[in-house]
Amino acid sequence: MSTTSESYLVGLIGAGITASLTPPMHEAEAAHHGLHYLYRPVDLEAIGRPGTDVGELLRAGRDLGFNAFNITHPCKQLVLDHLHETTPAAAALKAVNTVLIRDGRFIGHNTDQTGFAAGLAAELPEAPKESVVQIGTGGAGSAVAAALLSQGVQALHLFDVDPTRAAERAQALGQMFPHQSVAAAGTEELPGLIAAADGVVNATPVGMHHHPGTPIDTSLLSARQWVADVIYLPVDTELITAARAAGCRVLDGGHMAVGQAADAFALITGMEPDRARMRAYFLELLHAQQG
Ligand SMILES: NC(=O)c1ccc[n+]([C@@H]2O[C@H](COP(=O)([O-])OP(=O)(O)OC[C@H]3O[C@@H](n4cnc5c(N)ncnc54)[C@H](O)[C@@H]3O)[C@@H](O)[C@H]2O)c1
Ligand SMILES: O=C(O)[C@]1(O)C[C@@H](O)[C@@H](O)[C@H](O)C1
Repeated sequence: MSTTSESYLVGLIGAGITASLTPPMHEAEAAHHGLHYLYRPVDLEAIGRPGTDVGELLRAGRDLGFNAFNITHPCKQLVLDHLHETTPAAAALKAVNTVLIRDGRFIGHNTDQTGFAAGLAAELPEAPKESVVQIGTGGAGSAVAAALLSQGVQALHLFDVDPTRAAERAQALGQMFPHQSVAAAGTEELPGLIAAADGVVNATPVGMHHHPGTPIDTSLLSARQWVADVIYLPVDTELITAARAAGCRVLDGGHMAVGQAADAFALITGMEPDRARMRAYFLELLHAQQG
């Protein structure tokens, strides 16, 4: 038997997440720290609940002794109405993926943003950041854009097939980071911006196993640039492979996946995880999942 101060009970609330690699990543890291730690997916599809039930599920989890939840699609915005406290960064992004339960109160964080930022800082520490082009400004893209600006990108150009979304994101991020430049890019100017950029980031689903291809013309890339992707199914997307072939430094999407998990683990336990060990285990899990 253990009490809430001696063990950890954590969940992931979202739709279609039964096969998520985040629960095993947390549990394996916790085992290395000698912690009693259980992490369960709470799959809305499997239990037939809508995303709007996220508050009810959080309160039930609190009453049953959970220490924390990760929150994912479609609840990252819906959960905001149920929190007692939200970090300024998550509040500005209007998206929460980690809820700590402390003294019965719900405290919201966004480790998608900090996780991508941590990966960028660790893997591409010297990467120039005067000008970056990011493709895709949806859920992941919002967190990634904020991470890029928090890491010192001076001019961020956002492109999306939905130009209204890119323009709204650019305006919101411009308010969050008033000393840097954030602008939506049009289709015609995109090739020139990509060729001139220090870094190019993909935050669209283009490149996933079921959505092959690249979101940009990769012949525009040159060896002086760095390229990041958020996709990790597969880890080596066509974009990452082409960028490597062009001599670019790369940051694959596995770094964001591990970064968000590592930052959530640190918040939940107060212990610093071994990020290299988590990444190695994540890659092992991915390979096993893909047969
Ligand atoms: N590594 C991680 O931890 C992590 C976390 C979350 C999501 N993801 C990945 O990020 C990707 C995006 O997920 P999301 O939740 O942001 O999706 P989303 O649907 O919220 O956003 C995707 C955005 O990309 C835009 N888009 C699609 N195709 C485009 C194209 N060819 N050119 C320009 N814009 C295009 C869409 O209009 C949309 O705005 C997915 O592949 C997902 O698996 C990775
Ligand atoms: O790995 C997943 O399934 C996640 O749902 C991915 C991403 O949405 C994170 O923010 C969640 O914490 C975990």
